[in-house]
Amino acid sequence: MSGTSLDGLDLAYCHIWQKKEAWQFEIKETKSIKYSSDMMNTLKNAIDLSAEKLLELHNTYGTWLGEQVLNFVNENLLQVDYIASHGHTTHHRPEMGLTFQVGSGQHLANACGIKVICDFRTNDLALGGQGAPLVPIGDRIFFSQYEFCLNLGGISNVSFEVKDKRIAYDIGLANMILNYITRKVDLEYDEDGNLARRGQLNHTMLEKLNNLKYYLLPHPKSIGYEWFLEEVVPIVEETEDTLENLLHTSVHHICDKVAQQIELNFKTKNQQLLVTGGGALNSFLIETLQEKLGETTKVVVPEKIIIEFKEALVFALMGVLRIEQLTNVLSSVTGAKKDSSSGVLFIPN
Ligand SMILES: Nc1ncnc2c1ncn2[C@@H]1O[C@H](COP(=O)(O)OP(=O)(O)OP(=O)(O)O)[C@@H](O)[C@H]1O
Ligand SMILES: CC(=O)N[C@H]1[C@@H]2OC[C@@H](O2)[C@@H](O)[C@@H]1O[C@H](C)C(=O)O
Repeated sequence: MSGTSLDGLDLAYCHIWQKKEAWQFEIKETKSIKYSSDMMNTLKNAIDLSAEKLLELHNTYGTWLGEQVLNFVNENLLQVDYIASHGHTTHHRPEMGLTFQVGSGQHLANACGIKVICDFRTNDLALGGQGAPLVPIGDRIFFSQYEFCLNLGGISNVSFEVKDKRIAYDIGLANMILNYITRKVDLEYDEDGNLARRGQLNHTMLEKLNNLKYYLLPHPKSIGYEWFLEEVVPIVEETEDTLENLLHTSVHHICDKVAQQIELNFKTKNQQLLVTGGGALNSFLIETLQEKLGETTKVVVPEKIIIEFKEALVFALMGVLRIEQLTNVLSSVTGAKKDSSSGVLFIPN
C-alpha cells in the first residue's frame, strides 16, 4: 500500500482465513519503507508526466515494488500465496471516469516471482462508481464493532452502516495539508502536532477551507491530489501567517469536517469512532477531534500496527476475496451499478 501522504510503502504479511463463515486475520510481519525525496517527488509530480513517461514509471515502480516484496520475503523467510498491491494513485478523476495507480502488476510479479492481484479500482469506475474508498469492505468484515471507522491519511475518509448498507466517502483534508505546510520548511510532518498546538486560529483561512465546494456534495464522493492542488493549495498560498497558525487552523478544519459528518450520522450514545492512519498519531489532532465530538462519541486510537497497517491488511483481504470470487467492492459506498469482485491477477514469468 502506498497512500496519498507519500510517506512510503507499507508491506504487511497477513494470514486471512474463515472460521464459521466469519473472516479472521492476523498481521504476522510488517515493514514500512520510507520514500527517498527523489521517489517522493517523482510520484507527486507524476500528474504532469507525458503518457510515455507515466507508462515508464508504471513499469519501473512495479519492478521496484517487486524488489521490495522480495527483500521482505527473504528477510522474514515468508511463505506467500499472493501479493495484493494497491500501487500508488497518480490520477483520480472519478467525474471523468478515470483513476490510475502506478505499479505494473506484471512487473511486480516478475520481480518477486509471486502471483499478484492489483488494479482494484478500475472495474468500479467502469461500473460507474467512484473507485474509492475501497477499505470500507474491510471495516465491515473486520472492524464492525465500531459504529464509525475514520482513516486519517493524506485524505480523511469515514465508513459506517446505515440500515445494513455500508456508507463511506472521503470527508476531505487530513495530513495532505499539514505535510504541505511543514514541507515548506523541509519538515516531513508535524510530529505529534506540536507545532500546530502552539498556533492560533486564523479565522479567514478557516472559513475559506470550511467553505470548499466539495463539502457540500452528497456521497458517493471521493477526491484525489488534483482537488488538493486546484482547490486547497491556493488558499494556503494566499494566507500570510506563521507556520504554527497555518497548522493549527488546518487541524481545526480537519476536525470540524470530521465532527460534522459524525454528528450528521449519529448512531447511539457512547458510540465509538475507530481512528487509523498516521493522523491517529497526531495527539493535538486527536485531542481537538475528541473536544469537538463531545462525550457522545469516544475516539478510539488502536494499537500502532492497526493504525499504520489497516489499509495494507484490507488490501490483502480484498485480494483473498478476489481469488474466492467474492464481493470486495461495495456499490453502496462507490455508487457503482453493482457490487463487484475487483482486481486483476498477474502470474509471474
Ligand atoms: N507521530 C506523528 N505525529 C503527527 N503526524 C504523524 C505522525 N506519524 C505519522 N503522521 C502523519 O501521517 C502521515 C502518514 O499517514 P498514512 O500513512 O496513514 O497516510 P497514507 O496511507 O499515505 O494516506 P491515505 O490513506 O490518504 O492514502 C504522515 O505523512 C504524517 O503526516
Ligand atoms: C483514489 C485513491 O487512491 N484514493 C485513496 C485516497 O487516500 C485516502 C482516500 O483517498 C481513499 O479514498 C483512497 O484510499 C483508501 C486506501 C481507500 O480506497 O479506502
